[in-house]
Amino acid sequence: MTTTTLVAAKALTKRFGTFEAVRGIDVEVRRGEAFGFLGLNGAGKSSTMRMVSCTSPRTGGELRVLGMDPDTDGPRIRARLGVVPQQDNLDTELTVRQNLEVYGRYFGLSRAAVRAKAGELMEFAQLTDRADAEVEPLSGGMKRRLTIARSLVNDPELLLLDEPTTGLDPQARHLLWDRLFRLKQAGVTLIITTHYMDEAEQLCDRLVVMDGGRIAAEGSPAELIRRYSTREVLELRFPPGQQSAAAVHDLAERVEVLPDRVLLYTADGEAALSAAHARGVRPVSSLVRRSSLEDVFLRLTGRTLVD
Ligand SMILES: Nc1ncnc2c1ncn2[C@@H]1O[C@H](COP(=O)(O)OP(=O)(O)OP(=O)(O)O)[C@@H](O)[C@H]1O
Repeated sequence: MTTTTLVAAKALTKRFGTFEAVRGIDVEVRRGEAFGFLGLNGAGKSSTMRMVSCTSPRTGGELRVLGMDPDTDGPRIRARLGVVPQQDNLDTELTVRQNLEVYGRYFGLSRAAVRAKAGELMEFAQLTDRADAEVEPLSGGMKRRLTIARSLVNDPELLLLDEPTTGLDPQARHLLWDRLFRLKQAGVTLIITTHYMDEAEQLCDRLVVMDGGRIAAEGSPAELIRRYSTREVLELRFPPGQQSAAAVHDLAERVEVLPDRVLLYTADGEAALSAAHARGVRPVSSLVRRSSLEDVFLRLTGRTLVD
C-alpha cells in the first residue's frame, strides 16, 4: 500500500451468521478521488462502508484505512474520517448551529474553534439563514446538507457517504452534488455508495459495480461503458404483448428484452432503427440514446437499477 492509497481491501468479507453479505472484495481507493460503490439494495455496499468506517468488524480478509487496521486503530482512524450514514441521525430538537457545535465538541475543539467552524460549515451547506432554526422542520435536502456539514467538523481526509441523495427531489440532489464537487476540489477523498447510475456518473472518478456481495466490474464510468456497452442504444416500445425481439435480434450487437421495452446495443442507433422500419417493425415509440452506466449494470447483473 502506498501513501496515496487511503483504503486497501483484499478478500474483504462480512458474514452475518452463515450469510455472506460481502464476499471477498478487493478495493483500492486513492487520495483525492471520488470512488463509488454502485449496486442495488442488498448488494453489500453499506456493509462494506461500515467496515471502512470502523463501525463493524470484518469477518475475513485484509483492510487498511489511512494506513491503519480498523481492528486495532479504530479510534485513530475515525478521528480522521467523516461519515454520512444512510439515515440522517441529527439531533432534531437542537438548532442547526447547535448540531454542528455539539459534534465539534466531541472532537475536542475549543468553544471558539467550534463556533468559527460551525459558521464556515453553515456557509458551505447553504444553511446560514437557518442557523438558529430547529432541525426537525427542515426539508430532506437541508437535513442531508447539515449531516454532511457535521461530518466535516473534524476536517476529514476521507469522507464516506452512504446513499447521499436517496429520497431527495431532483433540485435537492443537484445542490448536494454541487457541494460534493466542491469538497472534491478542496482535496477531500470521497467514497460514495449509490444505486443511482446518474449519481455515479456525475460524481465518481472510479467505481465498482457490486452485485450479491461481489465486485462485478471496476473502472471509470467512461471505461465501464466502453468495456461493457456499445456507443448507442436504440430503445423500442411495442404495444402490450406484441414486442418481438426475434424481429430485430440481428440488427444489433446485443438485444435485451425488458418487460416494457427492447434495447438494441449498436454503434449506430439511427441505422438500426431504419433497418427495423425497412423490415416492417412498427414500435409505438423509439429512442436513440448514448449508452450509460445503466446499460453496464444491466449487462453485468441482468437487472436494471430503476424498476
Ligand atoms: N446486521 C445484519 N444482520 C444480518 N444481515 C444483514 C445485516 N446487515 C445487512 N445484512 C444483509 O446483508 C446484505 C447486504 O446488506 P447491505 O446493507 O450491505 O446492502 P446495501 O448494498 O448497502 O443495500 P442497502 O442500500 O439496502 O443498504 C443484505 O442481504 C442484508 O439483509
